[in-house]
Amino acid sequence: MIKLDHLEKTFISKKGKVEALRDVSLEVQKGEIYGVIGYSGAGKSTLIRCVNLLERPSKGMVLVDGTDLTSLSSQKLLLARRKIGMIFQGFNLLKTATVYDNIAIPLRLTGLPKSKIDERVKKYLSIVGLNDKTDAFPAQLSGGQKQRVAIARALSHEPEILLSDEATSALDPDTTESILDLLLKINEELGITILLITHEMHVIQRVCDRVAVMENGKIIEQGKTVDIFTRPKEETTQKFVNSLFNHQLTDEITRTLQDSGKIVSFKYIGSSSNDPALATISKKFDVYPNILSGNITQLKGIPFGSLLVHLKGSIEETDKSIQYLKEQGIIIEEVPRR
Ligand SMILES: Nc1ncnc2c1ncn2[C@@H]1O[C@H](COP(=O)(O)OP(=O)(O)OP(=O)(O)O)[C@@H](O)[C@H]1O
Repeated sequence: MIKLDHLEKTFISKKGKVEALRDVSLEVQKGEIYGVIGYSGAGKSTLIRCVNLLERPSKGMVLVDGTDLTSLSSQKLLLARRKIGMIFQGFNLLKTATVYDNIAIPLRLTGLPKSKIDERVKKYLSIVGLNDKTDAFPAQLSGGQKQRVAIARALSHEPEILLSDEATSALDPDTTESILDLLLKINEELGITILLITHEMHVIQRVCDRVAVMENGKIIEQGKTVDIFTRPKEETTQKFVNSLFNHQLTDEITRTLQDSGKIVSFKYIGSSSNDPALATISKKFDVYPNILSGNITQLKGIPFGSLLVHLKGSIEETDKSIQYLKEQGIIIEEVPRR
């Protein structure tokens, strides 16, 4: 549905050249929620703004439904953009217009008849749960309600794709949850494909089917959310995944424990548990597993857990037990010595 093909974007400013996108390729399938995560400055905003050509790439193609948007005339681009809605961190509402008009004004510009506009405004305000706020002004709304109006405005053009530029970053945790639930509903019930950017792993974990991790203008890792979460390869991805779990061991405790064995982290998905595995290795090898901490969260509704375990024993025995667990298909990672 969306294909970014070898995108490059270089900004030339007074301070010099910035390569915001370096050979970025990704594909978003119809009907999925695709997330791009990265730290500040990684290039996420530039990437998402290239999808509707708010930013023109310096090189590469932006294909939406097989059409390269970079090759379209401005008239055709205008039409192609109608398929693509967008929401922003700062909501971008007209302060002097009511909720109704915030949605109706852009529709009037498309030449839609008044009765149709009225129908659409009411329909999409109802979908976002705000039909009692039609006459309110943005200043009278909470952040979450403002984002709902922005979502209704984007949906009122009946797009096939919704781009979300850090849509929950300015919201408190509870409101973030409710907006993420709304994105899931829009995706499931209206079949809208969603591409979102975020710096919060929690957002990816809650709603995304697939994810790309960005660093320094490049995609360093991409795949199904479940694969990236359970077997992150790159250091930055590992940091993002670990940010979901609050395994806090001081360096001193870590060193003390590592003097008498190894510390490993287990990841598990679904209803499986690692308890039998720990019992097995304590029988099979001369090691004594001791659970230091455990955390469980959800990956798009599926339980996803992590356990931090001290394997007390000699280097040889702990190595053998780790190898054995890997052979059993258990996702296990050794915490490096500190
Ligand atoms: N218009 C611009 N002119 C010059 N440099 C820019 C411009 N827009 C972005 N950049 C630079 O491109 C790089 C990527 O910026 P971008 O905003 O895409 O990153 P980001 O991952 O979205 O970060 P953030 O979350 O902080 O917005 C940064 O180094 C930024 O300073």
